[in-house]
Order: sequence, then C-alpha cells, then structure tokens
Amino acid sequence: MSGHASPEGARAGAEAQQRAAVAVPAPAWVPACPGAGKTQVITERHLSAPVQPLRQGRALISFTRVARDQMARRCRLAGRADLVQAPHFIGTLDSFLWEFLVRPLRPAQPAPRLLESWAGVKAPVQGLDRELGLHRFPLTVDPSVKPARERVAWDDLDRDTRIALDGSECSRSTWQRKILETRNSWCKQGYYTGHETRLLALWALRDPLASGQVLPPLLSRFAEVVVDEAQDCSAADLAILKRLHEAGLPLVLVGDPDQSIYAWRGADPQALHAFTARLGPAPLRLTGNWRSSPVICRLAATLRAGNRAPDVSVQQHEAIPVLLLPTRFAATGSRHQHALTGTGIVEAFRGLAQDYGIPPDDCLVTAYRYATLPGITRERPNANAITSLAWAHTVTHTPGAPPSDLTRACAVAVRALFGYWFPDETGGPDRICATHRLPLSQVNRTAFAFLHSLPTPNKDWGSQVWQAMKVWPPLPGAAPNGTRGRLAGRPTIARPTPASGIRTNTIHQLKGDEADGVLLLLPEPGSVRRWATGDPTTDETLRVWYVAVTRARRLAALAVPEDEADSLQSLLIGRHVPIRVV
Ligand SMILES: Nc1ncnc2c1ncn2[C@@H]1O[C@H](COP(=O)(O)OP(=O)(O)OP(=O)(O)O)[C@@H](O)[C@H]1O
Repeated sequence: MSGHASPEGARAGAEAQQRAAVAVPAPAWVPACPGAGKTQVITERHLSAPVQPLRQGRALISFTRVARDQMARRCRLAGRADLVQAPHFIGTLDSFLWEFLVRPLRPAQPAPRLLESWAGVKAPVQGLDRELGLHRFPLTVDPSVKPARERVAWDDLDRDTRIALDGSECSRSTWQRKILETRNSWCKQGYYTGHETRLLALWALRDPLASGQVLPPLLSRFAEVVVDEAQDCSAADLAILKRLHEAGLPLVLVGDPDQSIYAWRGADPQALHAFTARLGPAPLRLTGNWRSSPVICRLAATLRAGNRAPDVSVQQHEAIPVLLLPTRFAATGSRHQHALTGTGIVEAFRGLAQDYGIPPDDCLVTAYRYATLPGITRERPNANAITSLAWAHTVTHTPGAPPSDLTRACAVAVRALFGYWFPDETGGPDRICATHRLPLSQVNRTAFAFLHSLPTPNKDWGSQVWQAMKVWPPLPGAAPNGTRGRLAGRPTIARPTPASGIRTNTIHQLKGDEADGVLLLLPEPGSVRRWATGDPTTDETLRVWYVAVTRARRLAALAVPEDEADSLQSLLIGRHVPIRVV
C-alpha cells in the first residue's frame, strides 16, 4: 500500500486488502501488521457463510478465551447466533484439539476432562525431599522425534520454583521422573491439560489406526479451519496443523510474525515461516494499521526486524509525539518516580494523557514483568497456596473487580477449603462435588463467604487462615484430618496502589488489547542499548516491546532510566519519530 499517498487512498487500499483476505480460498496464509483488523477479517469471513443450515462448518481457533469470546460476540451482534453453534466451532486451540483429536479416543470412564492448568486440581509432586505443585513445572513437546518426546522446560521455571529446586538434593532427572509419574496418575483419573492434549493429538495423527478414527469425522465436519494469532503456534502446534493440512483439512492461518512473543513456550517463527510457505500460492498481506497514529507506526517500525517502512496508518492522523519520561525506577513498581516532577510515574502519565484529552480509563500501563509494574494486586501464576489465597481475598475486597478475577478467586478458596475438608480425596473439585452431591452454587457461596470473612493479609495470616478454616461450618461429607490441608508459609502481599483508574498489566496479558494511551515501563538498565543494537529476529524482548507500543491508538509513552533518556531521544530522532521529553 506504499503508493497510497492520500488518507483516502490508504483507507481504500486497506479495505481492499481486508476484502481479499475475507474471500481468499483456503489453504491460505494471511500475515498482518498490528491493528490490521485480523479479528474483523476472520469474523467477516465467517459471517459470509450462507444462512441456510450447512452440512459442514467452519472452526475459528484462537489462543485466548478473550479472543474466542470476542469472535462469538461479534457473530451474535450481527444476528448470526447460528455461526457460534455446530457444525461451526469457535474456541481455543487446546479445546479444538481436545474435542476432535483427543477426547474421542479416551476411555469414557473416568470421564475425561481438560483442565486449563494443573493448578485447577490438588496435584502435589510427592515423595522427594520437598513437595511442589505439578502446575509449577511447565512441560514441552519435541515433535521432531517419533514418538514425540516430552520434558520439563527447566529454563522456564518461575523464580520461586527454581529456588525451591536449588535447595533440593534430588537431581533434575529424578524430579522429571516424579513429575511425569504424578502427571500420569492424574491422566489415569481422566485429567489432562493443554500439554497432554498436544502430545496425544500428535500421537493420534501419527498412528494409522487412531487417525483412521479421528480424521474422517473432522474432515467431514469442517469445510475450513481458521487459526488466529498463528505466530503463537508452538512447534508441536505446527506439527499438528501440518498433519491436518496434509490430510486435506483446508486451513487459513492469520498472524503477525513480528508479534511472536512466546518462544519461551515453544513458539517457533522459523517453523511458522516454513509451514506457511507451503500453504498457499502467495501470502495475502494486510499492511494497513486501523488502530495507531502515524507516529506510533513509526515508533513501532524501530522495533521490528528488517528495517521495513512503517505500516500505513489508516484512520488516525493526529500527530501526538511519543512522550519520553525520564524515570527513577525503584525496586517496587509503586515507587517508580517521574524524574521531572517527583510524582509517581503512573500519576505523571495520567496528567500528560489528560493534557491530550485522554481519560484514565482509556490508558494502559505495561511492562515486561509483573514485578516492575506499579503493584495492583494480581494473581501470580505460580504462587504458593497462601499467596494465591491472599490474592483471592484482595479481589473480593476490591470494588469493581472483574468477574473473571472473582471466578478465579472463588476457585482458589474452594481449593483451599476442599484441601482441608476432603484431605483424602484425590480428584479435582468437580469430582469431589459430584461424589458428595454438593451443588456448585452452594460450594461457591460458601467459599466466597469464607474468603470475604478473612482478615486482611498480614505476616501472621497463615495461622489466622488456619483458625478460620477450622471453625468455618463444613459442607456435608467433610472429613478433616488433623492439620492436613493447612496452608503453609507467609503470603507474599502485593503493595496496593492508590487507585489511578488506569489499567496495568504485563505485555503478554495485553495481546490483542488496545487503548488510546499506553505507557511502557523500561526499568532494566541497558534497555536503550538493546533497542539500538538488538535484532528483533532473535531478541524476543524487542518483539515484546513492539507488541506493547502497538497497543496504543493515539499516545505512546516510554519511561526509561534517567541516564538513558538522552540516548533514546537521539535514537528515535535519528529514526524520524517525533518525540517530546517530559
Ligand atoms: N475495516 C475497518 N474499519 C474500521 N475499523 C477497523 C477496520 N478493521 C479494523 N478496525 C479497527 O482497528 C482496530 C484493530 O483491529 P483488530 O484488533 O482486529 O486488529 P488486529 O489485527 O487483531 O491487531 P493486533 O494483532 O495488533 O492485536 C480495532 O479497533 C478495529 O475495530
């Protein structure tokens, strides 16, 4: 679209690209820039399906439940609730593989269940010199060997788990054996997560007998499978998709390789490139950015591989410069200080955004790591049980907490109470409820009331929680046994921040999101050198920053250590990015 000098030309060009992507026959590869309207294109493609009942459907696959819900909502809003139901399918890749390649081959009893993570059940790895939850050990699949090999992703352990393991006398291979043993025993009880789903899907597609069972129903059900955010596919995901493609399932992959930020979880840009090259005659590119201003498109171009020209900004023509905020970073996020005014960095950003007419609820503050974000209380993914419960407690005392957080908080409390009330039962909460005929609504109400009644987390919270657990009226069937189920340790409590009205989240959590104003915190010393000299092809951190700045519609702001501000300013001026140091 580089030939479209006028705004009208740019818009017409971007619209033509979108129309072409809506209509391209499968198999196809649609690489798209940030803000290209990928979700829009995929939904339009789906909405173009005839209204009469179809023998075959379309599957729309995404990586997050948020994206899934968004696509389903758009279909309903367009008056096409039929497109959300069979023979169509809208869901995550995990649930698609589970539904069509894995579950049909599992024994009917115990009823197979797909868990979001092992954190959903009480699954301790026991028998070694310390006990750690199974969910703390990420597993990966190597699809290049047959049968596909799995292993613990030791490099991806969180800090707490690494520290716990460093103190263990047992070797990594002993741990791995125990971890896989524990996992296998849960699979025998019918529980699986996305990892086992991939492993079993690969096996099913490679085994002639199994694939003879699962492929024909899949091929007859779907005329097309569209995969959104294809850059997030792991090597195992791609191996599965490749098999499906070879079996004749028409695939459309849509994605932005520059936004590939899951290498740590196995995403493999090279494998994606090799696979998509075989998909269609030529990629169908979307190069118009409907979200961001030209200044933001310029800024983003400095963070991506290949020195390509900035994307065309389709509908935003305001020239708010990039704001550069020299910052005194502190060890905790809530103490970061704006150097010029001495106020908190979020407060400073809030004022600046307001000067441009952007209200706080249209702003986002983001950083690579939770730890460096101003500390709204968030659920840490691998926290120990007492810290998770402290998080859950905070959620129930936060006015306007999002419903998804409340649901999770309730689940954390159910796990804690069930651990004490049903210490001998090995199944997940769903199975315990079924065994004791406990209605889920009653369980949730009880857990919520218990959580709400707890004192504010403090250093003696562990014993206070324990006292509260012991006296809370138990549900029918409860059989506590001594101190089993007592939550050990002290909670790690996030520092509450004064309500700024601004959303904060890590960049990985912001995928697909957008806001008028975005502040990216870059507290790590050396960030500017990395920006200037790093190669986004190999340096994932630069791609993560790319995702962050491309969330912004009108205003992008960067907080960097005071002594690095000058170099970032020169770097951006050298790349023709309008900038204002504030
Ligand atoms: N044809 C269009 N007309 C008007 N607005 C559009 C059009 N296409 C997309 N948009 C808007 O542009 C913004 C970006 O779209 P969307 O979120 O679908 O992009 P995306 O390709 O998924 O981006 P990313 O990968 O960066 O998350 C949205 O606000 C969307 O409503």
